Amino acid sequence: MALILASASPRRRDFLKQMGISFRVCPARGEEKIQPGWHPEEVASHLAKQKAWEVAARHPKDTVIGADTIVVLGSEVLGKPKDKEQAARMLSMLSGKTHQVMTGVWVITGGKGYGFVQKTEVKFYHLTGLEIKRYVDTGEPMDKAGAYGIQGMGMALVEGIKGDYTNVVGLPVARLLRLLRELGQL
Ligand SMILES: Cc1cn([C@H]2C[C@H](O)[C@@H](COP(=O)(O)OP(=O)(O)OP(=O)(O)O)O2)c(=O)[nH]c1=O
Repeated sequence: MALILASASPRRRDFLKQMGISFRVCPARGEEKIQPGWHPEEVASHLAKQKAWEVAARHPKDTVIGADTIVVLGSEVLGKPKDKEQAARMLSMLSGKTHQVMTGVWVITGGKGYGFVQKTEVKFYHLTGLEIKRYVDTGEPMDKAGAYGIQGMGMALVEGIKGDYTNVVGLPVARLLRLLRELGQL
């Protein structure tokens, strides 16, 4: 019986390592699917669930953790940008406003799934066009929901946050650990 992180995200891996947890990494391979009309919370939860079940099907005896992070502005869901233009567009949408970062977490153990969605509010400073261009040119936004990384140079865009910081980076560590403990997996 092992703990498996069903994610290719180096940030999620680093957080679990920092907590001294022994685990293996086995990223989900499939393309995640979203249904039109889903509420943002459902998007985060369903995507985490899809990743976790995909890996759990290959490792039925293990405990599998899946996660998915989205940025939500009003009712709009921002995932990872496809190119630099889309990254710049996302950042100009977020400029001067408060958005929510939602991470869905799904844990599968003994053939059953347990999950939650953690939300953190993030307020951005007003960004100039030049600031956005320079940031996009660093390449940092490309593999991140909402086109920024609060843990990297993106920290300079953020005026403040309300809630769990680790949730913004992609894994709400404290709540996940509590769930794993409740399930007797830690
Ligand atoms: C908002 C924000 C997101 N992110 C990252 C966290 C996630 O890795 C990524 C969102 O993409 P996800 O689809 O949640 O995860 P992933 O594609 O990196 O990994 P996998 O699907 O294999 O689990 O955005 C940051 O690193 N910093 C931030 O400030």
